[in-house]
Order: sequence, then structure tokens, then C-alpha cells
Amino acid sequence: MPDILIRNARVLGGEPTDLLLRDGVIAEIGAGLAADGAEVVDGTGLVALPGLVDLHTHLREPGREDAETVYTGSRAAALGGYTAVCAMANTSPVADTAGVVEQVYRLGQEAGLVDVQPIGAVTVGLAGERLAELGAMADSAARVRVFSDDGFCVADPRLMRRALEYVKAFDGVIAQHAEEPRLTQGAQMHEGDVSARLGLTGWPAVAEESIIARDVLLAGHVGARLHVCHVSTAGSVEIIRMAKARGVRVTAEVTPHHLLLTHEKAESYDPVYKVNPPLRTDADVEALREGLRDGTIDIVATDHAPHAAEDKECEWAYARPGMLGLETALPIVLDVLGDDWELIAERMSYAPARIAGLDGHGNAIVAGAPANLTLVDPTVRWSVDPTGLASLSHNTPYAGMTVPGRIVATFLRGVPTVLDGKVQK
Ligand SMILES: NC(=O)N[C@@H](CC(=O)O)C(=O)O
Ligand SMILES: [Zn+2]
Ligand SMILES: [Zn+2]
Repeated sequence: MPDILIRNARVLGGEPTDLLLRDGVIAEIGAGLAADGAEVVDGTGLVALPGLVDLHTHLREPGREDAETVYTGSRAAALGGYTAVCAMANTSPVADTAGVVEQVYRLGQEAGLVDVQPIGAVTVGLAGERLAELGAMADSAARVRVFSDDGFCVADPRLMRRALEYVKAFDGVIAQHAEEPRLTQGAQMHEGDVSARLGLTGWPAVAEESIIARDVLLAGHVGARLHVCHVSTAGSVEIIRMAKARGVRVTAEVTPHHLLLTHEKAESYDPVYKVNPPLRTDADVEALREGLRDGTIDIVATDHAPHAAEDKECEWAYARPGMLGLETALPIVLDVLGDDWELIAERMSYAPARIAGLDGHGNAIVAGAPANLTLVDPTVRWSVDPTGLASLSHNTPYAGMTVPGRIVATFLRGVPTVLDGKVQK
């Protein structure tokens, strides 16, 4: 593996400097380093960020390889600046055994573009009835630390309590899809004035907030770690803020789409905007942005949810919920937060790696650290073309939108996975 010398990159937007990548680590940082036979990558005008880490990705393998595979999702991730992604358990078969999580882990290693860290299911078959083999998944080669029934809520409070108690033993975390199922039966979109006008059954904010309120109390009672997936309402932000002030070990994520889009998008009846939890109101978007800035919300996670055309290009009521996210996350966050690179590194790399327990990722860019990096051109604006994305599916809500920030290069342990904006495998 040749050494790589990145010339004149601005680490977290600072003064231009050189970075020498050797044997998987950042060997040296400083202006005017000697090339000494290293392959030179011109970083002029580019910002160097720690490799991004996604705590919430749907890769669809095993089971729906027509929508995405570990390989195609890994390509999308690398192109988005990611060096690690956590693969959700709602596959077919469900990732509820050591065998399945090890399979996903190995497929990730074989693809070799990002580290794929499997998430294990909390309950057998995501059915919400009995705990899956959490210990066996934790002890497996995949070393699972995050467990989630995402797609479904662990609605039974007794089961949720037991899951929290169980994973506490190995410092695991339960990532909850907060949705009180009795309040969302038949729900198609956010419950509000738009749903009333369109005559679509609504998913009220309280269906999310009531579960988060219950779960922070349970996590506090048990002393275990809770992570809240895709927070979407102002009320949820308030509850999490209060829980943190009380010392509850809770972390939370927001998706790029919930930071940008609102329920008025449903007026088009275009199912590309159908997602769980649903797009909410302007006031919710404002509260989510504020929560992300002040740290109430710890991270941005994509909830990258590829769907085949037959499941998405149909009538709204029959379409599956979910949208693509990996290749557009950083541009959307840049658009929403501005170029606060320190904040972006914290919310999209350091914090998600900490929550997931990924020691080799989310490290500061210093000599001796693993060479997981991405180089971004913040001056380029580009138009999102669904067919130009690496994902096997095309369900991006940003089609035709012009977004800031182009990912030029990504390095996984010193090996380029993306160069000149092109994936290397
Ligand atoms: N977000 C979605 O609308 N869909 C996700 C499941 C989920 O994240 O709840 C999916 O797997 O497609
Ligand atoms: Zn979910
Ligand atoms: Zn999800």
C-alpha cells in the first residue's frame, strides 16, 4: 500500500497543511512535507474532515438485494464521505442472531469501502415479543453494541426495560424507533392541517413523544444507555433536553430530511416524501436545528432507506416509507448549519463513533490517529440526479435540488475509497 501525501488541505477549515498517510495512520501533519515517493493528492481548496460515521443505515442485504446491497450501499457511503456505517437489523432474515450479524459484517469487510458495523435486533423477528440473543450477537465476530427493532417500536415497556438492563452489562445501547403503535394505526403522514386537508390519516407528534418520555424514564430507572432514532418533533427535543439535564444517559439523532423538509411536501402526493417518522412542520424543523446546535441532539444520522421502484413509485398509501440519505447528508447539513466544521465533525463523526463504540473511527485529525478522512470542496454546488447516485435505488427527495459541498476524496485507514469524486471499487 503506497503512502499518500495530501497537499494543502484545510483541516476542519483551518490553515492549509499537508498530511502524510502511512500504514493506515496519519503519520505526519505539517506544511511542506516531503513526498518521498508517496502518491500526492492535491487538497488545495479542500476541507479535511474525520471520516463520517452513520449510526443509522439500511443496507437491505440479506433479503432485498434489488433495493441495495452491502456493496452498493458501501459505495454510496464512501461517496458521501463516510468511513463507517451501522447497518440496521430490519433485513430478511432479520439480523437477530449471531449468524446474520456476522454475515453482514463479513460482506462489509469484503466490499472494503467502509466499515459496516451491524446493529442487532432487540426482539426475535422484530416482533416485539421476546428478546433476541443479544449476548450472542455482542460476543460474535461482529461485536454488536447497538440494538434496534428500527422500523418498529419496542412498544412493550417491560420488554424495553429488560433490553436496557441486558445491554447495560456490556455498555451496549438500545436505539429506539419511537412510535406508539396504537396512535399511528393507518398513519400516512404528520397529523396536522395538511393531513386534514388531504384527507390522509395522521401520525401525531404525541405518538413519538409519549414513547420518548417513557423510555428516558426507563433508561434513568435502569441506569442504561438509550439512543433515540430520527427525532422529528419540537416536543421530543424538549423531553430529551429535560432528560439530559436530569442526568439520564440518553443520546439522540436527527436526519438531514427532518432538518430541511416539511409536511407540505405531501401535497404533491409524491411518495418520495413518505417517511417514518413523517416530515413535520416549520416549527419542528426550527426546534430540531436548535437542538442539534446546542447538543440536545447529539448526531446527524441518515436513516438511508433505499426502496425498489415498485415499492415507491406507486400510490401514496401503498408506498413504503423511507428515503435515500448517504450521498446527500453532508451537503444538506452544510446547507442547514453552514460551514461550522468543528460542529459538523462532532455531530457526524466523533459523536456517532462514540455512541456506537467504534474506537477506530471518529478520531481527531492528529498524527498517530487512524487515517479515516474525507476531503470536501465547500465551494462546489451540484444538482442532485437520482440516476447519478451510487445507490441501487433512486428514492431521493432532493432530485433536481442544487446543494453545496462536493466530496472529493475519502480514505479508509489510509486507502483511498474515493478519489476525484469517483469511488475506487
Ligand atoms: N424510515 C423509514 O421510513 N423507513 C425505514 C425504517 C425506519 O427507519 O423506521 C426503512 O427500513 O425503510
Ligand atoms: Zn425508524
Ligand atoms: Zn431506519
